[in-house]
Amino acid sequence: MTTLTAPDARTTPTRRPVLTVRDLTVVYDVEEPVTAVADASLDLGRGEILGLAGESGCGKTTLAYAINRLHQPPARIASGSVVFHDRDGGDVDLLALDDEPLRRFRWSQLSMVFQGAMNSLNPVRTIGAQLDDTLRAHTRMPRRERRERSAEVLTRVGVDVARLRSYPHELSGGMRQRVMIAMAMLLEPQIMIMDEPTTALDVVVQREILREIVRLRDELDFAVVFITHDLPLLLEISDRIAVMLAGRIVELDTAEQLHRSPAHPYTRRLLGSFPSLSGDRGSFIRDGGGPTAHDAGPETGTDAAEEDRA
Ligand SMILES: Nc1ncnc2c1ncn2[C@@H]1O[C@H](COP(=O)(O)OP(=O)(O)OP(=O)(O)O)[C@@H](O)[C@H]1O
Repeated sequence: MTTLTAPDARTTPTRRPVLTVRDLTVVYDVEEPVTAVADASLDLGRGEILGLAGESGCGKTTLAYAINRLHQPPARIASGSVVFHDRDGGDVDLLALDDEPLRRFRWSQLSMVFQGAMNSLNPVRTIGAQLDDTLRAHTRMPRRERRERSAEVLTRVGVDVARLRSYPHELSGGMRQRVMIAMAMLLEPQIMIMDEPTTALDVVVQREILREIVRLRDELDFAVVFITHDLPLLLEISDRIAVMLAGRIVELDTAEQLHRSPAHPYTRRLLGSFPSLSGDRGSFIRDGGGPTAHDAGPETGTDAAEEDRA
């Protein structure tokens, strides 16, 4: 677990960043242009979980898409820069990448779990075939290695390898979402952007999956941008949190500091709108919620706990 207590840890990550976003502005070129993201700047530390909070329509999704250049017209990046800092030492200017290198970059270095992603699995192909498609498209792994890798990521997210032969409709919502997370992890990216990855799931399944994301991050050291309007949840899992209001990042601080003494009036309002935050900051996910913590672990050969309830 990362503890961020140094004063300078508030606005900058404690480790060398893996991603730097500077003054990013994204405009929807419609009749009355909408500036959905205005001058957004942030550094994402290697292995850090950065929460992105804010009410619906504040620009979270637009920012996430623009970082990965997945935005579509009428959205347009009007200004700013997005630079990826490879673990090998090189820097990649993402806004300058041509289509082919950009395609290779996505998934392999930066992957996304979209809002409602679990519904985007192909209904007529097995989970194994879909994992294999991604590996075939991005690597030269021989067939046996691809099969091993697919089995490995599935196990990591707590889904039984037997599910490689299942079709999406044979899986519970929680399992399908785990499969999407496995897909995002498949090529060992250095960054994963997760946009409301668990919102559609019931609270218990949601907590189990979140706990798993934190555990996987601890094990594999990828960085996460975690987007949700659910601030209590972010306080539990994030190292730092950026709060967005009307396209701007109005506050960026450690989760502890943001909870203890929020600087921006909007952050205070946001915190105040969740009665559950009047008590101590939750520790359910990081600490595993006490004696039942092991419940969420991916036990070899068994699906995660939720399958039993599905
Ligand atoms: N295609 C579009 N054309 C015009 N404006 C758009 C378009 N898509 C989004 N917007 C506007 O951009 C702003 C930011 O939207 P965005 O979806 O990024 O917010 P969000 O914080 O992710 O919201 P949510 O939590 O509901 O997904 C909003 O004002 C929205 O109305």
